[in-house]
Amino acid sequence: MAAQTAARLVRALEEVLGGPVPLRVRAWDRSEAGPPGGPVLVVRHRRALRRLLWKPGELGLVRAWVAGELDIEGDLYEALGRLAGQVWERPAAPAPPLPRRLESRFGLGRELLALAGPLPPPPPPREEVRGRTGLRHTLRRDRRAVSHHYDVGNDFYAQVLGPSMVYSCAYWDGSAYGDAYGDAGGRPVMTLEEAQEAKLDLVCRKLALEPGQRLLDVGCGWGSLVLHAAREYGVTAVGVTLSREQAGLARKRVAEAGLADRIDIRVQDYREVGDGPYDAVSSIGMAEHVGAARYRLYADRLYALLRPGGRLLNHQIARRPEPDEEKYRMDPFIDAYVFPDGELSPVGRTVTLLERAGFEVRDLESIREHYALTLRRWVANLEADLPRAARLAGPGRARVWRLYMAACALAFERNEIGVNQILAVRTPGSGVSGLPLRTRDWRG
Ligand SMILES: C[S@@+](CC[C@H](N)C(=O)[O-])C[C@H]1O[C@@H](n2cnc3c(N)ncnc32)[C@H](O)[C@@H]1O
Repeated sequence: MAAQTAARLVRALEEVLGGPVPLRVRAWDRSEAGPPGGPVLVVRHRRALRRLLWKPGELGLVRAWVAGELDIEGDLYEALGRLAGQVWERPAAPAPPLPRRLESRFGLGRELLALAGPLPPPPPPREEVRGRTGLRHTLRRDRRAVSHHYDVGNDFYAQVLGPSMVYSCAYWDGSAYGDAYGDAGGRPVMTLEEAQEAKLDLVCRKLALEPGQRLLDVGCGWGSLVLHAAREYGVTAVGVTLSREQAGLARKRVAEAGLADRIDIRVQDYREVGDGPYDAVSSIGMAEHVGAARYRLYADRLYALLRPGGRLLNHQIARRPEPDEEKYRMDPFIDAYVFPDGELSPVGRTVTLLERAGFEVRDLESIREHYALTLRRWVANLEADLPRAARLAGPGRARVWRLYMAACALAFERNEIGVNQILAVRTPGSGVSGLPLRTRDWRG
């Protein structure tokens, strides 16, 4: 009888997912079926099946994962890699509103319904962002969307990001690449903190910061870049974030560093900054929140905030171009649970809009592999003490963050998404950009 549950479960999942289940499956009664070896998909509760019936495909799986009804035992990356071929890369299954209609119209879910038993349909877990209709990227709505992601507890982020408190792609040394998780054959392996410091310094070098200059960091997070720039390059800096929790900790770090007279941290939207001109503007991991429809406005604002000859360093995740060029929204899981209203554009579009705003785009560095390495470190930090992360941010959120960061690591590794640093200048009418003839000034 027990063996039958898992075998029926595999059949049922195949019915709804529309293909073979690429993992071994363990049912709630501990029976197992499916391909042996490798990671195991653990179905802890039959309620997971109801979730799949209501939302076939990715979102249904994720809802069950968030609720703790689904789990992976073994290598999460391998499991996600195998599932990607089966679930994520297939067009979404049709999702009529009621399971009964699903069954009669498409003949799907019969086995799943029988296995799920007479349970009421489960509500989506609390962590999902719901009820978001209306105009995207208004000041108010962006504030709420940012708060959903960033105001979840500084201690939680400290566990994930480590002491550097930088929440964007780090910059790894070649010796760490491919060997980043173990002993690199006797060579020193960079720590996450070193790689983050290398990134902060790279940004400062690209901006050619000098003592006494004014730097604006839009989306300053917990203040790590403005701290580095003020300490190492002697600038005066303004950092703006929409997250109150970030601003609170950033101000504390600034005070502890004795830099309160040179760094101003504000809870302010980039659209509300009105005290230009600045010598340099950095935007690191922030433009993903701007929205495709507002990107032109974003580029115009940053241009207007710079003095002639001032530089912008825009560090941003990009998606690959698609036939439907208007498809900017992130995948449904990320949109519903992680970055509400986050949007990704192809890098070519970003460059075009920066140019339209008047910028001269001078350098573009793709650092895709660096983000995969960074994300794997964050996942490892989270996994090092999952119970603590669950206590700090709530179990659902800890599970969401683990899944999203692991899935993004794979997406960067597979070249499904990229990340680029774009250096642009507000070149004056004279044409004197102030850039060096060669890029070795910052390449090192
Ligand atoms: C992924 S974090 C990156 C933080 C930081 N630059 C770093 O690298 O650690 C994105 C940041 O953008 C900020 N942000 C998002 N939308 C914003 C907006 N409209 N105006 C100002 N800041 C915004 C968030 O508050 C957050 O600080």
